[in-house]
Amino acid sequence: MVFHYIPPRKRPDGAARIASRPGILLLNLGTPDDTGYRSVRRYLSEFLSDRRVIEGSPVLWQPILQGIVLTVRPGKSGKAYERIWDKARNESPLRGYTRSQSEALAQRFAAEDVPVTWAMRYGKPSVAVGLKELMEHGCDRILVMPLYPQYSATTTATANDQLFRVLMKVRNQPAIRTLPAFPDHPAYIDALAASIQDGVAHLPTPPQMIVVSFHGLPQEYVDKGDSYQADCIRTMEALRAKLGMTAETLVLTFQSRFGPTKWLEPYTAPFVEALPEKGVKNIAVITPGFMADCIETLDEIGNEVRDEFLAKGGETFTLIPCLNDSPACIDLLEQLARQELSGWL
Ligand SMILES: C=CC1=C(C)c2cc3[nH]c(cc4nc(cc5[nH]c(cc1n2)c(C)c5CCC(=O)O)C(CCC(=O)O)=C4C)c(C)c3C=C
Ligand SMILES: [Fe+2]
Ligand SMILES: [Fe+2]
Repeated sequence: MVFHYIPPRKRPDGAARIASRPGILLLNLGTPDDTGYRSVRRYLSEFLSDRRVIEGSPVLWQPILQGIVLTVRPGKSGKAYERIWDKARNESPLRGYTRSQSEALAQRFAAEDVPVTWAMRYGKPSVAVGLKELMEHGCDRILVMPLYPQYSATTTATANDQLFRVLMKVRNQPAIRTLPAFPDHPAYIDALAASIQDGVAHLPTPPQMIVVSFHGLPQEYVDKGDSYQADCIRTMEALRAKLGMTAETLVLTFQSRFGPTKWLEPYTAPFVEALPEKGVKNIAVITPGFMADCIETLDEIGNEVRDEFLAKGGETFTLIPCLNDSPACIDLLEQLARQELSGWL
C-alpha cells in the first residue's frame, strides 16, 4: 500500500490547512476620491510620479510635476470629473463600474465559494486593502486581473508591480497568478462587436464611419519595446474581421495625449474634427481599451471631441458605451477568470 503524504498548507494567518482557496482581485487604474482640487491633485501626483508612466529622469520631471502640472491640471481635471461624476453615489464612473463588475463576477463564482474583490492601482481602495480582504477570507491562491485588454508597461506592468510591492511585506504569501492582456480573446471581440451593432442599430442616420479610439502612449515607449500598439492592432484586426469592416470604415485612433512629445498617431481629436470637411458628418466612436467608462471616454470623447465635431459641421455623433457591467462584460470576465484559474478550482 502506498501512502501519499500531503503536507498541510499554511494559511496566510499562520494556521495549518488542508484545502486551498482561490480568490479573484480585479485591478483598475484609479480615480480621485472627489472632484476637489486637493483630491485630484493627490491622485494625479501619485499617478504621474509612477516611473512606469513617466519614464524620464525624476530629477527633471518632479520639479515640472510639482511646480507646474500639479498647480494647473487638478483644477482643469476636477471640472472634467465634475461633469461626469456619479452624484448619487458620490464616486467616479470608473470606480462604480469596477465595483459592479466585481459584484457581478462574485455572483458567477458564488457556488464555488471563490471570493471576488476589486482595487485600484492609484487611490482607493488600494491594492493592499484588496489583497488583505482576500487573505482574511483564507485565500491562499489569488488570481489578479488587471483590467487592460491591451498590454502596456504603463498599465498592466505597474498594476503587477504594485501587487508584488505589497506582497513584499507579507509573511505568508498567497500563490499568485496574473491575467495577461486579452486583445483578441473571442469573448472580448464578440462583446465589442455586439456593442457596436447595438449602438448603431436604431440610429435614424447610420454612421458613415466608426472611430475606434484607444488611450495613447508616447511613441518612445513603443520604440523601446512596449507591445501596446501591436495589441491595439490585434484588437482592430479581430474586430474588423468579425464585423466584415475595413480600415476605412472602422478606423484606429489614439486619444488623451499628455505633454509635448510625440504619441501614437493618428490623434483622435484632430482626426475627428477634420471629418465633416471631408463629407463624413455622421460617426460613431467606441473606446475598447477601457473596460469601463471614465473621464477619458465620457468627457474627453463624449463632451470635448463631440462638441468640436459638431462645431466643425458634423451632424450626428454617437458614443458607444464601454463594456461596463453589461452581461457580455461579465461573461468575458468569467471566461478569462476560469481560463486562468485552471487547476485551482
Ligand atoms: C504620461 C501620461 C499617461 C500615460 C502614459 C497614460 C497611459 C494610459 N492610461 C490609461 C487609462 C486611463 N487613463 C486615465 C486618466 C489619465 N491618464 C493620464 C495620463 C497618462 N495615461 C492622466 C493625466 C489621466 C487623468 C485624467 C486627466 O487629468 O485628464 C483613465 C481615467 C481615470 C478616471 O478616473 O476616469 C484611464 C482609465 C491607459 C489604458 C494607458 C495606456 C495605454
Ligand atoms: Fe491615462
Ligand atoms: Fe484626458
